[in-house]
Amino acid sequence: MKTTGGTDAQKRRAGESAAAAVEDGDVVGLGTGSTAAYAIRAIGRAVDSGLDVRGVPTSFGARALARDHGVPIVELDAVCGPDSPGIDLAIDGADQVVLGDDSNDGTIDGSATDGSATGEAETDGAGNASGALIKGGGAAHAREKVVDAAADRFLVVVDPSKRTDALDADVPVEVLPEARTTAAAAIRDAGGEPALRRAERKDGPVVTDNGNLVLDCSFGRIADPDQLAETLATVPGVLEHGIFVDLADEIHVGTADGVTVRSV
Ligand SMILES: O=C(CO)[C@H](O)[C@H](O)COP(=O)(O)O
Repeated sequence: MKTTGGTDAQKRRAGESAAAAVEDGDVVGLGTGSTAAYAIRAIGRAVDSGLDVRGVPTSFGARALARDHGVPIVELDAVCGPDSPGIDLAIDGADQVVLGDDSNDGTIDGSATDGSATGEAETDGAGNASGALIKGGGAAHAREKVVDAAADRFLVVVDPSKRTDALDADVPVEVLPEARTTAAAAIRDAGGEPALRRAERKDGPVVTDNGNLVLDCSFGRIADPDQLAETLATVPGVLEHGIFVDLADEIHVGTADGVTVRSV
């Protein structure tokens, strides 16, 4: 169900722009997906050059990539308990992000991605607060939400194809295997059309890192993401859904010739 139409260069610019915000001594949430992967690789290069960071991975894939690129890994428990440092910032991708038009975006050229140019937050006419996201194209949204929400700052990295005025992509919902039928019925009652996510190189369904299944749920245009997020969270057997509201702090959009950064 991936909805990406961006180029690798756009993803790289977005990922590297957010990675440039990482400072010495930081604990960093390491997101999942092809755009966040560019940030992880850039952090790995910075570690090679002497940067002292520790990464909290959001998935099996992010953990493996961080290890391959020399980013020291730390468990969430070790940094988020009492008297622990916490997560300074998380960098993660998205399948859709509400951003409205780009008239308030700060622009950074491709060579100077220091994350310093930021625009103002906006709300579109339909009540969609800027920065609302759909995540979970990689079925990692449950751990992603835990890590991204725990961070002091959450930087979203996307290519322009992810921008929208209103969320309308399928919403991934992770469900306990035993609850797939009852949860699907409750989602239909809430106006959605759920489809069990099928594996591409294995018979049967996608199984998440947590051993659960994913229902990709079509709701059409989502007029009120907060309300739908609350509704989905109350369905028995739902572990987590892919609507992220009031979590993002900055959106880094890699473009053809640079990066735009929006504070939300
Ligand atoms: O939410 C995610 C994984 O669960 C990803 O961040 C999202 O699917 C974007 O991935 P990509 O950068 O490859 O388009």
